[in-house]
Order: sequence, then C-alpha cells, then structure tokens
Amino acid sequence: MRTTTVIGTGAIGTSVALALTRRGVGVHLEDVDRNAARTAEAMGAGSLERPDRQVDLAVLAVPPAQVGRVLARAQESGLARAYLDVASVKKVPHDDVRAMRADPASYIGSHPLAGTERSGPLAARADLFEGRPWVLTPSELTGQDVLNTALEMVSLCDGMPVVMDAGVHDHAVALVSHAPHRLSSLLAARLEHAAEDSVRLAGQGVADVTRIAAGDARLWGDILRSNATAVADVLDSLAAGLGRAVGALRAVSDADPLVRRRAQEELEELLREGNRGCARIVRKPGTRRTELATVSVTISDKPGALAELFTSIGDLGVNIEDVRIEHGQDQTRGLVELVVRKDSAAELSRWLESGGTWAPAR
Ligand SMILES: NC(=O)c1ccc[n+]([C@@H]2O[C@H](COP(=O)([O-])OP(=O)(O)OC[C@H]3O[C@@H](n4cnc5c(N)ncnc54)[C@H](O)[C@@H]3O)[C@@H](O)[C@H]2O)c1
Ligand SMILES: O=C(O)C(=O)C[C@]1(C(=O)O)C=C[C@@H](O)C=C1
Repeated sequence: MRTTTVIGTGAIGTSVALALTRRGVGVHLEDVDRNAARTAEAMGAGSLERPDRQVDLAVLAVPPAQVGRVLARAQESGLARAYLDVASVKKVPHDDVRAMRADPASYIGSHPLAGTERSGPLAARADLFEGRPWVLTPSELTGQDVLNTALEMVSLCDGMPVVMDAGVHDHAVALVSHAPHRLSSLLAARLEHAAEDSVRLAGQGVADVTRIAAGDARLWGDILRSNATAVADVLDSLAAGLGRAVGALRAVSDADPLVRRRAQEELEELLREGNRGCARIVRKPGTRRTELATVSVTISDKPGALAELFTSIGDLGVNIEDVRIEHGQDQTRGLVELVVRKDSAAELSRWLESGGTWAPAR
C-alpha cells in the first residue's frame, strides 16, 4: 500500500494517518473542518494536497451516521481502489452502504478497539493501535483485494486483525464498550450537583471509572443510537445486578440475624463475580491480570528519579506492564507500584533488595 486518503482528521483519523506516515505511506488529509485538517498536517500526519491519481485506500474516520454518505461521495469521485470506515458500530454503516447505493465490493467495515475520551487531531497518537484488536467486517460482497488492503493497513498500524460478522461485532461491543460508556456517564452525572466537599475527595477510583464519560456527547449519541437494542439488553442485566446489590445493602442491617447473614453473603458473592469478570480482561495482548504481580518501591520525589528507576529495570530485562505512583505526604518520597509479569516479580524484588539505591516498600 503506497497511498491513502484519510477523511475525518479527528482523534482516530489522525492516529491512522500518523501511523501510516511513519511507515512510509503517502497520506492525504481531508476534513469538513479545515482547522482539524490543518492541525493534522502540522502534526506531520500527511498533506492537504488532493491526490493526483487514485489512492490505494481511503480511510473514513467520520461519525457512524456519516459513513454511508461520505463513502458514496468518495466512490463517485473515484478517489480510491478500496474504502474502509473505522466507526464504533458496524451494522448501521453496512446497511447505509446499501441504502445509499454505494459500491459494496470496494468497501469494508472496520473498528479499532483503541481510542481516547478526547476528540480532534490533538488527541491522536501514532502508536494508538499497537497490539490492539482491529475488527474487520467484510460483507459477502467485499472484494478479496479490498480485504487484503485492509489487513495490510491494520498491520502497518501494528493492530491485531480480527475478522467478524457486523452483527456479532455490535453485540460484543455493546458489552465491552458501549454499556460501560453509559454506566461511566451515569456515575459521572451523579457528581454534577454533588456537594463540593464530597467531590473534592474524588480519587483515582472514581477517576478510573468515569474517564470515558468525558467523551464527545454527539459522537456517543450517534454510537448508542446505532446499537440501541444490544446496549439496552446489557443495561437490563446491569439493572438486575444493581437490584441484587440494593436488596443486599438494605438487608445487611435487618433485625433478623439470618437475613443479615444472607445479605452479607450476597454482597460478597456479587463482589466475587466482579473479581472473576475482571480477571478475564486482557490488559495487554497475551497478558491476563492473573498473570501479573505488583512490586512496590519507594523513591525520592525528585526530577529524574522515576526515569532512572525505569531505565535500570529495563536494563534488568524486566518489562513494566503498568505503573501507579503515589506521592508521600511529606513530598520527599513517593511510592511506585510496578505491575510486572508474575515470572519477573521475584527477580525484580531480589534486585531491589540487593541494589541499595531504591528501597522495596513493604
Ligand atoms: N474516539 C474513539 O475512542 C474511537 C475509537 C474507535 C473508533 N472510533 C470511531 O472513529 C470515528 C471518528 O471518531 P473520532 O473520535 O476520531 O472523532 P473526532 O470528533 O475526533 O473526529 C471526527 C472528524 O470527522 C470530521 N467529519 C465529520 N463529518 C465529516 C464529513 N462528512 N466529511 C469529512 N469530515 C467529517 C469532523 O470534522 C472531525 O474532525 C467515529 O466513527 C468513531 O465511532 C472512535
Ligand atoms: O479508552 C478509551 O478512551 C475509549 O474510549 C476506547 C473505546 C473503548 O470503549 O474501548 C471507545 C470506543 C471505541 O469505539 C473504541 C475504543
């Protein structure tokens, strides 16, 4: 693949453009918002010049409801050999392609499972798709050469291709992306009118579960409308879980000791169900939470200390999968929690104990 046009130079389009430019693909940029396109160009994501011949691939990184229209117009102008969209839902764009009488043979639906709550080109990252699943939903009419071009593009972006039926995809993302967004947003909305004294205490826990609630309301409205039934089904099952939790919480202080004990058991069972679901999430390709361990270390809270620690751990050959930092009350020391693979944890602890520069935290 030598040339691409990215239509829609927001967070995802510009990330694709940056990744492809980095791999030597010639990228042309288009957006209805000239400022977004200019910013993407200034970031080195490609050129605003129109291609002088047909490009190999046009990437449509526009909101789901726009895909059919943008595709039909681009095909009419003969812009590309192949066309791919990146919308977070797949059934509606597939149906729109038919409704708009666009050419289904040169089109393939896709959805990278990587993103950000921020919009626009400045939220883009060239490495956004590294190691992330990238779903491809060819229809029975999609040409083999178009599927091959899409596979090549995913590989150039370092994504992991997963070929799937559009309807199956939409059911899956209702559970793992769209309902979580709804839930995050509902929880964040409880904070809108909460007392300042309460909100001031918000820490990492609530920040983690509400991060995605900051996403663009128009884009998410479009996504949810396009997958409404599947998301409503997941929310129904969440409502049942909430009902169990509320029932148990009301009963933990019941006068009857038997009711109290059952309520306590129910609460703990609900928490264990959550633990088991959590352990199934693949945090990085090939890495499950149960395969990870945390090693804590205290460091001086001064510039460069963290970089020095990371470099030494890298020299040891240990990969840091995740990290959390807490600054001490006295501002002179910080606690660093390093998440590493279980098989590296013992080696890392031994090295920390013997090193002398950093103190393992107990
Ligand atoms: N943000 C995410 O986390 C994420 C992840 C995966 C997929 N997606 C999907 O990627 C697509 C883009 O999302 P985003 O987060 O980059 O949004 P964004 O708002 O950052 O960017 C969208 C861009 O498309 C442009 N645009 C809209 N209509 C257009 C049209 N008709 N022609 C040309 N340009 C047009 C807008 O001006 C904007 O610059 C959406 O379909 C979304 O569902 C988003
Ligand atoms: O991590 C985030 O900020 C995201 O919003 C990512 C996320 C997701 O739910 O996983 C959101 C929507 C996209 O369609 C794909 C990815």
